[in-house]
Amino acid sequence: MNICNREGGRCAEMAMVCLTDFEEYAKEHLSKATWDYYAAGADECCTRDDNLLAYKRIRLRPRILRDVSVSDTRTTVQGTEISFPVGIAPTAFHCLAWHEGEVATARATEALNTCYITSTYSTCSVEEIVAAAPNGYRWFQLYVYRDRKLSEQIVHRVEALGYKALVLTVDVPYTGKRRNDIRNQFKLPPHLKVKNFDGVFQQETAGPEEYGIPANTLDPSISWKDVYWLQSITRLPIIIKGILTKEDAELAVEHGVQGIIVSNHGGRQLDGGPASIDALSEIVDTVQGRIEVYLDGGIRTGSDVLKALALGAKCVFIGRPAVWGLAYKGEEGVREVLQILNDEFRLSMALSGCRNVAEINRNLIQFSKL
Ligand SMILES: Cc1cc2nc3c(=O)[nH]c(=O)nc-3n(C[C@H](O)[C@H](O)[C@H](O)COP(=O)(O)O)c2cc1C
Ligand SMILES: CCCCCCC(=O)C(=O)O
Repeated sequence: MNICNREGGRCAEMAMVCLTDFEEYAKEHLSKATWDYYAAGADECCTRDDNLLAYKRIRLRPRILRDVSVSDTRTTVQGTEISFPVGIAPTAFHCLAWHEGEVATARATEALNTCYITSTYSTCSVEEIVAAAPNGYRWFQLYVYRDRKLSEQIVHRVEALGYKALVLTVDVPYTGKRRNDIRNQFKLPPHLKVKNFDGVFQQETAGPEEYGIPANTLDPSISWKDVYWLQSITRLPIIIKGILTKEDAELAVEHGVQGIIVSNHGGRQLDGGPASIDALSEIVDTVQGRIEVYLDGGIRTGSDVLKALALGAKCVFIGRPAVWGLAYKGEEGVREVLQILNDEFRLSMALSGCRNVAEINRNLIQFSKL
């Protein structure tokens, strides 16, 4: 029954059962340009789409009769307890989806007691985010700017505000080619700003722009020596986001960082790279527990979370589903998205015989015989 009296559409009164319900709602209610920006993958979107398909290729080996009357989804990241192993990946421009933007996201993650990685390209400032959810557990996602002082200033700001780690994104020397964004000439509308650099970016707008913000501000010459530079200006743990190979995982460990996020940026950068879940095992095998390994890309169900943990991720992060939640009902929508994933994860754990996250391991995965 369509209780909203709409022809085949999804509206705010309908029960949201799974994350794709939120996707459908967001697609119907956001402007085309905003939807296209959030949904975008690079070029032919092969990697974006494979991020989801790859989970469907993985089969589980459930164990039975293990008394799963109580299941505990808690875990730790960087020594801090969170209620379940799903956090929010950094995504830009939350005010496009909901008027309160990142403030709503921060409140939702505080309420659910999980980790929120705030994007450099937030449309609320880090000060507004912390004021809105003072007890939230947060990491800050950093890009390295040609003008290192810009990066340095934001690092010192987030450190003073109580952010607990820096997530250095390393897969954007240049922005990937997202065809619909080009067709739509997508740009941040004038009433929204990259608030963390309010005033600073405005002075630079004489030159070319990308998404309505000055182009060429990110430094494509960034290299491993910049990890040492970052370590020299902060005491926060550093987590590198965007690693997809064992070689780079080994270099990350050798450079003394505290974590890795296996990620292909939601398939928005290099098209033709591996699905992040397919890249996970070689990285976990190389790292051998020396630092924590996380993953993002294509997580849409609780069993996706279970598979990623079974293959060695300590925690996973969701990108697009969080903005779909925002588009649905702001803070409440993001809470619902997280709660659904938590419930599905708990159920998948129990149905595969795991009572807590420590019991999730590679024996749960069925490796096909070649
Ligand atoms: C709309 C959008 C904006 C993004 N903005 C950022 C960003 O500002 N910084 C960053 O490191 N990654 C960014 N990402 C990549 C996400 O952090 C993450 O890697 C990806 O979304 C995970 O895939 P999923 O959307 O399938 O969960 C963005 C992704 C999307 C979809
Ligand atoms: C000028 C670079 C804008 C990047 C915007 C955020 C991002 O990473 C994305 O994938 O979109």
